[in-house]
Amino acid sequence: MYVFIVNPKAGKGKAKRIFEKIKETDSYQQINSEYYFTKYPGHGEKIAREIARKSLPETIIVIGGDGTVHEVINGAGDYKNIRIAVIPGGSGNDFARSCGIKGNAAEIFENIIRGENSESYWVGQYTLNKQLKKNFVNSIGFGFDAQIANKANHSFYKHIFNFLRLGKVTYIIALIQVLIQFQPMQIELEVDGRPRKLQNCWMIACGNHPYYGGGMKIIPGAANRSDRISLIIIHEISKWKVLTLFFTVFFGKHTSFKEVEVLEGRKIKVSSQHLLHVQVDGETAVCYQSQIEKNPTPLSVVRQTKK
Ligand SMILES: Nc1ncnc2c1ncn2[C@@H]1O[C@H](COP(=O)(O)OP(=O)(O)OP(=O)(O)O)[C@@H](O)[C@H]1O
Repeated sequence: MYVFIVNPKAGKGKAKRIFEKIKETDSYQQINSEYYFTKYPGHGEKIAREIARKSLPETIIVIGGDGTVHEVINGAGDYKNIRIAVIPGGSGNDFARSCGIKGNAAEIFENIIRGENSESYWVGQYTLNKQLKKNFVNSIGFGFDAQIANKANHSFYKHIFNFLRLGKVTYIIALIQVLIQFQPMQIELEVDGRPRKLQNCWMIACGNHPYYGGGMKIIPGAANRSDRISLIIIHEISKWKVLTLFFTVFFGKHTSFKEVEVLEGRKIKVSSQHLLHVQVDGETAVCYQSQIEKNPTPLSVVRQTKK
């Protein structure tokens, strides 16, 4: 049984258009399936949880962007009877990219229903201020990157650049706006029980895979298939150097800066006396502390096979 969860708003309607095309294929007519359109933010999680609670094994095919994948995995990710498949239909699609899913949507769909290639992925789990554990599919970041995401998400120009397929420009403008007023802060970081006090910290970002903001490789060593979380720390750096550093992120060269540390761990704690901006898969919030680890239940994700 295949269940489609489609976000009609993702990618300015692209996900919906992809699904309409898939519905016209012979393969779609031959499979046993049902579909749902998400009607509001958070609906994807609710639908996925309801499907996962049924006892039958199912494949949930998400058509949308990272926000929709985030919701579906939070609804269904802890259930072993569920396989997740993704057809990228959003503006970022970093999770799909990390799974090697690319190309024509109809071909990706054919690949899913041929279905011989599922792999176990371990997504990250996090708590904010000791609240309920949730999953993240891409990354969780504290400080500078979270403030940039917050600025970009609430900007009027995001819609314009997304429409022009220039989504990265949104982040460049937001970066410059945040850079002007940003103050580095003291953050306490604990990686597998080893505590550190970072005095002039700009950001800490933990990832399941390298990609960020639609394809930037910010955490180069991170891997979905690993049971460890990769993280980068940026600290003790001048504003001018941050600007240079962030332009090198597009080419994955930022890790050669001495102010950038790349670490790995199983249990990560981040805390601060000051309110910390945090981004989880691009959505932003604030917190004083957070704990991060990999979800012990692996997620079965359909991978794309090359012809
Ligand atoms: N019917 C709906 N109306 C408005 N928002 C919705 C609807 N259904 C889902 N959403 C929300 O849309 C958000 C963005 O979706 P998604 O990330 O899949 O697409 P996107 O085009 O990549 O988005 P973004 O431009 O934010 O990166 C999701 O987080 C979800 O909560």
